[in-house]
Parts: sequence; structure tokens; C-alpha cells
Amino acid sequence: MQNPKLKRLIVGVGGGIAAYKICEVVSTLFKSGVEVKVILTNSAQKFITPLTLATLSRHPAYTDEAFWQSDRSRPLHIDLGEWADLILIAPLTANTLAKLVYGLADNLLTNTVLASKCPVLLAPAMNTDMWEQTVVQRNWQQLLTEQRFHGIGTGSGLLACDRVGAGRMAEPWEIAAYVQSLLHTAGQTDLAGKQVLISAGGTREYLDPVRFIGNPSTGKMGLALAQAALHRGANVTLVHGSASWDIPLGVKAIPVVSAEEMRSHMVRCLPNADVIIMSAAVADVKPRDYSQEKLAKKELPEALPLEPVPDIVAELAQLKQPHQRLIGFAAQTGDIVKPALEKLNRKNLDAIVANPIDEPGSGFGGDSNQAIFLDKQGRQLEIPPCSKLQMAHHIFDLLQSN
Ligand SMILES: Cc1cc2nc3c(=O)[nH]c(=O)nc-3n(C[C@H](O)[C@H](O)[C@H](O)COP(=O)(O)O)c2cc1C
Ligand SMILES: CC(C)(COP(=O)(O)O)[C@@H](O)C(=O)NCCC(=O)NCCS
Ligand SMILES: [Mg+2]
Repeated sequence: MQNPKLKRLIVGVGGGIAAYKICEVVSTLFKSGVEVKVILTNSAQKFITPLTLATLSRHPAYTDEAFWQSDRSRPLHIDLGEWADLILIAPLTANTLAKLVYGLADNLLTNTVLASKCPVLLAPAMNTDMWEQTVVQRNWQQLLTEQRFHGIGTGSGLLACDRVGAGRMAEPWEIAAYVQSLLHTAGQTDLAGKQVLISAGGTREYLDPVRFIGNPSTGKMGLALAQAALHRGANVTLVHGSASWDIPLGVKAIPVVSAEEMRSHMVRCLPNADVIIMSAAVADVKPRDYSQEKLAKKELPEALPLEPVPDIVAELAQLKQPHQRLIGFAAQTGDIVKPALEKLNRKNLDAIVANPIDEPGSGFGGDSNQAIFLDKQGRQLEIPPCSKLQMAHHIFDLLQSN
């Protein structure tokens, strides 16, 4: 999904056990069209072989042995540094972090970072005590104050030393998505300091403890919007119904079940938000009656009396201040433009994304989508089929360009 001009990635692998996950990152990115070259530190080679990464990346994997070879017409770190559009370092060790803070350059990886100007994405992985050391935290915070460095992680969970705590490396899918975002934006954090509030997924309106009215929404479009906003520097709150994914590190997630619950969280979070995107598929109706006990088959009514649930987007539109921007989604079959335009005007939205759920490779569940973006300035722009993350970036590009 990268910007067509930006697609050259160097992956620097550090000497930590989390290095085993980098094969998947390299493979995923290669398959999505990114050109990948890998540099391994000496310690990284104790965990994973250059041969594996060379094979997955379809390029030589570079080591300090290559750095010191005398058969090159130009130094390798200069060639690699000039070649890269983006450098990912994962896992980032405490050792390499400290070197980067001080500009130390005693191996191919650190020399390549100094010999390049592109953005650098860092994915640390460490034992909890290592990660929480004052000196490590100070190094981490200091490095992130520099514009070219972007950080992902760490998460909390089981570590390789059997400890449960902070220091887990971000998962491959999160790292790959962050790379895609930075290749799209060239590292520009145009949403820095902004609060972005997103709703995602389907809501469920229960009839009894096991049966509900719902829809097939998986929340993947909302997840992609949350990732794109986060990677562009925003603080992101994601109010989500049923979801089939893990929450990205750095996103504040609020799980909900019903439309009423979603409404109350969206209304509560609204005052702090700069941009509000309603990509959730809210059930329009709920059963009028709810039974605390599971209804026996024979107790089920022949016809289900229904009543409307709150119209969340309409309420947000009424409550919002002029500086806040509210974007809706309209999942439609058939003619998608007319009903979306009508919803944009009737609900007083700033923009709406009309989503043809009956087109192949678009709509519920999958990883790709297509849409027509309409706004109150009268723009009507087609977003051709692309990944949901790429669509999310197109939407933010359009919002930022007026
Ligand atoms: C089994 C093992 C696991 C290690 N895991 C980590 C780790 O997760 N994070 C870390 O910062 N260092 C870890 N280290 C220590 C680094 O390998 C060591 O600091 C090394 O000098 C890092 O070199 P590099 O930064 O050039 O890759 C580990 C060492 C061993 C022996
Ligand atoms: C090691 C691992 C990648 C394992 O992940 P997994 O449980 O998903 O297989 C994850 O626990 C992690 O990122 N840990 C941080 C680094 C670490 O554990 N270092 C070794 C401690 S001495
Ligand atoms: Mg609706």
C-alpha cells in the first residue's frame, strides 16, 4: 500500500530472542510489494541466520563481515543508507538503543542509520527489568524526541525469561502496518497533538443472553483508521463492538456491546476529540423486550417486536463544536452515492465514506475495501480498491487537504 515512490526498506535485526518474529515481518512486507534488504548485527546472527532473511527478502542479507570487505567500490553503509526510504530496527536491543542515542557507529547497522536521512521505526524487545531501567527509559524517550525516530511498543505479556511484564516486542502485523504507514507518509506526523475518536465493529442487541440482532462487521476498517491515525501521530480512542483483532499498542480501546453503550462512550469522549469517525456498523433496531433467562425454543415469539436504537452519528453531529470534524460511513448496496449524499446532508456531517458492500473485495470482514468519499465542500472522490489501511490513509489525506 506504500506511496509508489517510497518502497525501499532496510530491516535492521538486533540480538534478541524476538528476532525470530522478523522473518514474518520481512515476508509479509515483501509480498505486499516493499523492497526489503536486511542487516543483521553480530548478536542477531546467534538467533537467526542471514540465509533465512536473504531468502525471504530476495536480496543478500548484510552482516559486519560484508561491512569490512575490500571488494566494494563504495562503502556498504553509504550505499545502503542512500538506498533506504525507511529503516526498521526490530528487535531493538538496549545496546543498539544506547548507541543510537549517542550516535555511536561500531557496526554496519549503526553506520547505516547515521549514513541515511530517512525515517527510522524502532520496535524494542527486552526483559522487563532491562526495559524499565531508568537509563533505558531515558534513552528511549530521548530518541523519540528526534523527528526521524518513530517508536512502536512495547507490549506487556509473557517474556522468554518466563516473566510476565512490559518489554514484549510489537507483533509482526503491527510492525508491518506501521512500516506501510511510514512508507505512505514519509514519516510525516501530520496528526501530532490531535485527538481522533473512532467507532468500529458491529453492535449487538440481545433478545436474551444468547440471541442478538447484529451484523457481520469485524471492525477491520475502524482498526485500520485507528492504526493510520496513530502512525500519523494522533492520540487515538477506539470504541469498538465485536472485533476479530488485537488492539494496536498505543490505541486506547473501549469495548462495547450494544448501540446504547457505544452511544454513551462516544458522547462522553466527544468533547476532547478533534476528528470523529463513525465506522461502526450500528444495529438500527433492537428487540423491544429482553429476557434475563435464555428463552426456550417454544417461547420464542413468531414475530419480534422491534424498536429503534439511538442514532449515534446524528446525536454527535448535534453536539459537536464547529472546530470538530465528524465523518460517517455508509455501507450500501446498489447506488451508493445518492443515499450517502442524503445522509451527509440530513445528518450534517463534514464528510461521508460510501462503501459498496456488494462489490467483491470490499465491505465487511476482508482486508481490502473501496469507496466514494463525499464531503460538505462538494468533493466526490473515488477511492479505488486497496487495503483498508491504505483507504484509511486516503481518508486522512483528504481530510488534511482542505
Ligand atoms: C539469550 C539472549 C537473549 C537476549 N535477549 C535480549 C533482548 O531481548 N533484548 C535486549 O536488549 N538484549 C538481549 N540480549 C542481549 C543482547 O544480545 C546483547 O546486549 C548484545 O550485545 C546486543 O547486540 P546488538 O545490539 O548489536 O544486537 C540477549 C542475550 C542473550 C544471550
Ligand atoms: C520472546 C518473545 C518474542 C516471545 O513471543 P511469543 O510468546 O509470542 O512467542 C516475546 O516474549 C518478547 O518480545 N519478549 C521480549 C524480549 C525477551 O523476552 N527477551 C529475553 C528476556 S531475557
Ligand atoms: Mg446505519
